[in-house]
Amino acid sequence: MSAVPPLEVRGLTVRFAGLTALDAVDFTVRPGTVHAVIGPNGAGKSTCFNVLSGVYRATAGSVRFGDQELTGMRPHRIAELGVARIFQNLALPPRATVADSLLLGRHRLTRAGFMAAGLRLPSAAREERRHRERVREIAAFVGLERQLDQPAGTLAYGQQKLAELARALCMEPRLLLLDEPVAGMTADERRSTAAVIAGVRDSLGISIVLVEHDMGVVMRLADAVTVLDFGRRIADGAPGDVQNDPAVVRAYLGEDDRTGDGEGRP
Ligand SMILES: Nc1ncnc2c1ncn2[C@@H]1O[C@H](COP(=O)(O)OP(=O)(O)OP(=O)(O)O)[C@@H](O)[C@H]1O
Repeated sequence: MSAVPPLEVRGLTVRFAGLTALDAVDFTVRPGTVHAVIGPNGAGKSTCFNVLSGVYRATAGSVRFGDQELTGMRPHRIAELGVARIFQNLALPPRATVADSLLLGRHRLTRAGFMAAGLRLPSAAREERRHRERVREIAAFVGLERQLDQPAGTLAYGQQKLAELARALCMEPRLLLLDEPVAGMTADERRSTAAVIAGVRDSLGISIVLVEHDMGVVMRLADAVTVLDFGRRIADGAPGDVQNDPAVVRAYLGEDDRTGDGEGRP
């Protein structure tokens, strides 16, 4: 697939029955960078994520990936353009082996298709071998080569999340959408997952949109950060600048009143 184009979000607005979840939001994800979208609870992060992957319709505005307009496209069309998404909750079939789940991730790229494979045509066998090799490479890249033959459900939580990342990489995406990839992980798992995500950017050149509450991970990993609050963009820039922006500090301090736990404070 062709080079990674920028993702350009312009004037993105989403309204739900009187509530404006996103209000004319702009940002650009530069090719091969990690772009974090952060903000206090209810800021509109998940809504933004769901529009980018085609789950929600935008009320107004545009999302362009190169020369393609994504708003209005169905999720599978967006996936076909090389936009892979990882869900917040575990989504791998627990009884299938990691290898089989990753192979399914390559379905979009399979020419022979399952019919030819079912008929045991030699071309299909060759193609399957090629895909299995690539699956092994990707598993090694995320550090799961030794777990390939295990049922996904038997892996530790952090490894299951890595297997999902690997499955998304099996689509050979150009843009990866990660929804809270380190939520629920131990400190060790967070560190190693962040390292794998950095590796995806650095070695594969894939652009990454990261919605994440863990500010340590955001600050270490992101090349650029867009901060939302009540659906509006209140800051956008390099992590260090955004962290010290008075509007951002105010928004996160206000979160103490909203949730009482101050989760996600930078
Ligand atoms: N499907 C929906 N229908 C109605 N309102 C919604 C829907 N999805 C989100 N909202 C509302 O839109 C606003 C933004 O929510 P969103 O989930 O995008 O925020 P968030 O930043 O992801 O929050 P959190 O960090 O708590 O996950 C909230 O007020 C939420 O209640």
